[in-house]
Amino acid sequence: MTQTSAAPPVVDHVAVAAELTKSYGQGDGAVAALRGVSAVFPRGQFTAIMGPSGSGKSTFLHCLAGLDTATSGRVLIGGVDITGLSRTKLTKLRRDRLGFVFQSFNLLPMLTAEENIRLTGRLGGRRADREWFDAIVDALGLRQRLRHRPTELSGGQQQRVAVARALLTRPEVLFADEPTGNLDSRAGAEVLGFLRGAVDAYRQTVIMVTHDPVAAAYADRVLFLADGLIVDELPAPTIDQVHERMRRMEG
Ligand SMILES: Nc1ncnc2c1ncn2[C@@H]1O[C@H](COP(=O)(O)OP(=O)(O)OP(=O)(O)O)[C@@H](O)[C@H]1O
Repeated sequence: MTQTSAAPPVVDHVAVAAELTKSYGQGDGAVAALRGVSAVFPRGQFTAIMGPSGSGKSTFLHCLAGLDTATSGRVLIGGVDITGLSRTKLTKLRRDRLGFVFQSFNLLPMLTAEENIRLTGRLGGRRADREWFDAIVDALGLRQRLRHRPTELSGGQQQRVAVARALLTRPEVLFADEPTGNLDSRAGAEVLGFLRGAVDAYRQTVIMVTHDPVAAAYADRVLFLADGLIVDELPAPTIDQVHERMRRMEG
């Protein structure tokens, strides 16, 4: 029997934000950092979040990643509504299903690069698969650095260790908050090139906050926040297009 009507394509949204609001403080001093943000993040897509300083980028990322709680609205990660989860369940979900890379690397200084990379897997009680570890370490050019401690590594190498640590558990979403903010342009390009490669090769989903149009141009799309709202979206961004949108928003 031939099939006459094609099934509608299934769009797999690994993260969803619905009408998120976030206020800090109360009364006259309250700050509305998010004022009703909705967005969907398809699996295997690299999204950059940009906007002027104070527009709510970090707050949005932190609420999406379960690092901060929204005042109202919902966040779904892999179909799970994380806004209703207990603190313990949220911690477990973050550890098992999400990866994080921050501007400041956040490596433990007493541990070697290899111990830092394996840290999340070990804390989670599972043995990370050796082949995956080797693939990540080689792709990030860290093979010769595994026995070094963070102080013996350059900023770019430290961030690559942080990226390896974040990817070792094969997270459903890798969240990155200004991952190249402390790196020179060459080290930044290496980290961004690797993230791009992970999206292309493994369908890794990446959500990254950045100030840098060069970094944003590695993404599949850019979401622009202004004053706690998404005000624009740019698919297949080029550096010039991102510059232009930012100039318009800031000007
Ligand atoms: N813990 C907090 N307490 C009070 N206000 C906060 C807090 N965190 C953020 N804010 C405020 O919420 C708004 C959004 O901040 P957020 O850090 O999300 O913006 P951002 O776009 O990431 O800024 P930047 O680009 O400067 O890092 C700002 O007005 C900020 O001052």
